[in-house]
Amino acid sequence: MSDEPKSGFDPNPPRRNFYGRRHGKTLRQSQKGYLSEDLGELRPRGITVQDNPERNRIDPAAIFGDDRPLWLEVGFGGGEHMVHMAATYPDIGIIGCEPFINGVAMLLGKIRAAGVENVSVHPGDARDLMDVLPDASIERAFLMYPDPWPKARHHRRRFVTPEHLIPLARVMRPGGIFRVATDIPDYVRQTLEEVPGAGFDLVSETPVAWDDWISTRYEQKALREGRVPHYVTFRRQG
Ligand SMILES: C[S@@+](CC[C@H](N)C(=O)[O-])C[C@H]1O[C@@H](n2cnc3c(N)ncnc32)[C@H](O)[C@@H]1O
Repeated sequence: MSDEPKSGFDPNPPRRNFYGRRHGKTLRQSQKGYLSEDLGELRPRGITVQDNPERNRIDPAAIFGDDRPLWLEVGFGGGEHMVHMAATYPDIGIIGCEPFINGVAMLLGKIRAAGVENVSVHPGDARDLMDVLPDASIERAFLMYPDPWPKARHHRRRFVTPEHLIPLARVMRPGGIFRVATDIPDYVRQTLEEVPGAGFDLVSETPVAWDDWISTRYEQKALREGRVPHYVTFRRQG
């Protein structure tokens, strides 16, 4: 495993069964610039399969160069929540995963604009990142407006399934907090059914947002279309 970050964006990341989008509309020139210039610096070291084909566990302290608490955001979309959290809590480090490269480009622009330095990016599937994180290395995790997969036959693609939740429980520290926001009642149902089975206790499920919440692009869309947000908080057992 190399301990040097790779520069540039890998256009052909290794594939697991990922059903979402990896590319959207054409990137603007400035977004391409962020990807090639910024991503190598922001990516956690040694997390790609190219760098780490055996999926050896990485040293979390190497990500930000110290032993600060690490938070994880799965599917950060355009990155507004992640940059907001990084700016609100400058003493933590937050790692975001997002396979949708246009979202990664949006995030990099926001990081530049906000000047935050405590963000790291895995431009891919959360499962690949969790594979290489050591046990109990993450203090907080965020799943904000995950892909809803509304058809019943696609519910097994949702993030709140054992395929994702068991690795998440492994990498989370006992007592760590896992937040889920969604506007889909059936997603709330599945979250309340599945997450406790992976080793989390329910703390709260409410339509009232967390005190440090910033509304995301998907939440704004949901509100415009008349759907009601649900904010669900769990605590990792142990
Ligand atoms: C509905 S969007 C929400 C984006 C953002 N959190 C928001 O609230 O605006 C869900 C995002 O999760 C990402 N995603 C889906 N599966 C993922 C996975 N396995 N790992 C990381 N991100 C994932 C998708 O690419 C998509 O950008």
